[in-house]
Amino acid sequence: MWIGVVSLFPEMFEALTRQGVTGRAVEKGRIDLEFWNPRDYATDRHRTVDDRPYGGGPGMLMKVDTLRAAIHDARSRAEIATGQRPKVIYLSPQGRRLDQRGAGELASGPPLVVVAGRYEGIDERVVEADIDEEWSIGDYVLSGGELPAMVLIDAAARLVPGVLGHQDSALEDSFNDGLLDCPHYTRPEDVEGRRVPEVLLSGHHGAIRRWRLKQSLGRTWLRRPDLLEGRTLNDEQRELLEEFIEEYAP
Ligand SMILES: CN1CCN(C(=O)c2nonc2N)CC1
Repeated sequence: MWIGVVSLFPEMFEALTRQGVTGRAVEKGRIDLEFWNPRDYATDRHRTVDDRPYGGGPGMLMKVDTLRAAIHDARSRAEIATGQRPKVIYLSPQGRRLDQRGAGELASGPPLVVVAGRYEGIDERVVEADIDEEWSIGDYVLSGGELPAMVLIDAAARLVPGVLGHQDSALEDSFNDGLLDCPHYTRPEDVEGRRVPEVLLSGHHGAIRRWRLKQSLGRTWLRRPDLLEGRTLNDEQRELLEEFIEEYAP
C-alpha cells in the first residue's frame, strides 16, 4: 500500500517507519511511505508556512500556497508510483470517526495522501478543493495532525495483507469481527496467586477457542454493549454469551 504524508514534522513519523509492525512492513516493501513538507515550498527568507486568519481570532492557519503545493506533489507522485488517483485525507475533529471498519476500508482502497494539519487548521477552500475525506480519531483536540495521521496509518497498515507476520493476530485483535479482545496470559502460570485459566493450559484447542470467544462476547457485553446492538449472534455465540451472563449474574 502506498501512503503519502504531508506534514511540517515528517521526523515524527519515524515512530512508524523505523519501529514495530509498520517499520517491518516498510522494510519489506508492503507499505510505501513518502513525505512532503510544506516548508520545502516556502519561497520567503523565513520559510513561512502559516498565515493569519481572516476575521481575526487566536492562532494561525497553514499557509494556503505551500500546503497546496505539497498536496499536489504528493498526489502526482501517488499517480506515478501506483497508476491510481489517491484518496486525499485530512485529519480533524470534524471528520468521520475512525474505527476498525473504516481502517479496513482505507486498507483496501486506493493509495492515500494523508494531510497532517498544524496551528488552528487549514483554509476551508483547501478542504473543498484538495481534500477527499476528513477523518477523526476522537472527540478531543490535539496539537497537530501527526499523531492522528500515525494512528490512522497504523490501523490501516495492519490490515494490508502480508504486513502482520501471523495474519491471525489481526483477526484476534480487538474490534476484529466487532468484538472486544479476550484476556491474554503468558508465563509464569502464577502471578502472586493469580493463576492462568486452566483451559489455556489444557492443550484442548477447541475448548480454548470457545473459551476465548466466550470471554470476547462477555467482555463486549459488559464494557461495550453498543457493539452488540443490531448484531446477529450465531447459535454458538448466543449460547456462550448466555453462559457468561449466567456465570456473571447468576
Ligand atoms: C489542526 N489539527 C487540530 C487538532 N487535530 C485533532 O485534534 C484531530 N485530528 O484527527 N482527530 C483529531 N481529534 C488535528 C488537526
